[in-house]
Amino acid sequence: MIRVTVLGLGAAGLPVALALQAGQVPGMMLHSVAASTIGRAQAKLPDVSAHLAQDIDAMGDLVVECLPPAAFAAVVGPIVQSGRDVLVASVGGLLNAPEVAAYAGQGRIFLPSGALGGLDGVRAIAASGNAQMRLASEKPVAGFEQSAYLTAKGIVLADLTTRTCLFSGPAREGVRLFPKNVNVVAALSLAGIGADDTQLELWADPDATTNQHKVTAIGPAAHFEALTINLPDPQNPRTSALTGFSLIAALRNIAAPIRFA
Ligand SMILES: NC(=O)C1=CN([C@@H]2O[C@H](COP(=O)(O)OP(=O)(O)OC[C@H]3O[C@@H](n4cnc5c(N)ncnc54)[C@H](O)[C@@H]3O)[C@@H](O)[C@H]2O)C=CC1
Ligand SMILES: O=C([O-])CC(=O)C(=O)O
Repeated sequence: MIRVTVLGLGAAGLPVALALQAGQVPGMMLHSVAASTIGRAQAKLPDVSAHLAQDIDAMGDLVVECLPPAAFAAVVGPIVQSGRDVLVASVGGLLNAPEVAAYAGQGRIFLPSGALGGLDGVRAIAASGNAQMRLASEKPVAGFEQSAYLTAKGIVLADLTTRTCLFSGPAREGVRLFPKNVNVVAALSLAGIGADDTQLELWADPDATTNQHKVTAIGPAAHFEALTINLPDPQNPRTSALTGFSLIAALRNIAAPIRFA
């Protein structure tokens, strides 16, 4: 049995821990969890060993990272360095903190598709060479936070009455400016043609009720568009409910003798 630790018990992490606890991932078991405090972890999952996200010795063989993006680099780097494998929800962290990626090889870093469909085709089109890729993402206004960048652009989220483009440009810049919103474009970039060549458009819509992500991938062998229409997580509208399920699917794939690659 692979012993799994889940870090962060919010919209993405809690369903993963519950699925592991319920035996829904063959070959894996829930070893331990970490929330912002031990007490909060125990309140959510009373029967599971709880520790802090810094306590590497208490962790199992494989760690599922579901932390706020700001916690990513300090926590994940040392875990990978310890030789443990990590399945990462905060995929943008790999772009914003490249030193973490440099540890890969000591432990492995697994990336989920998260709130996005179509990465299988993206990888194939990227392999065919000469590809162009872009993502258009749209969320309800409540899915974003006011930031210095938006204020400097004259955008006040609380005042928006029409669908508004918050950002248009290279994925790398979008991930830096919106770390809580576009892990999906980080995943698209890493699966495809890289964060400097992948383009991002980010929209806020006061009338939207879903998080929508449209991938457009164009290559010499194929063109495709993949539209994912996600329901937001009821507790955390920034995050699509699909994210946790994608992590569960990724764990099943990692544990399986026959796996997608
Ligand atoms: N790959 C993808 O497609 C997606 C990735 N994400 C990313 O996944 C990550 C997790 O997202 P959510 O679950 O929605 O966030 P969340 O905010 O719902 O949950 C994070 C949890 O971590 C806890 N936490 C904070 N500091 C901690 C610490 N030091 N140690 C342990 N726990 C701590 C918080 O109390 C909270 O419960 C975020 O980085 C988010 O941006 C979100 C949506 C899609
Ligand atoms: O959950 C979503 O729809 C996308 C998201 O927040 C992210 O990629 O960070």
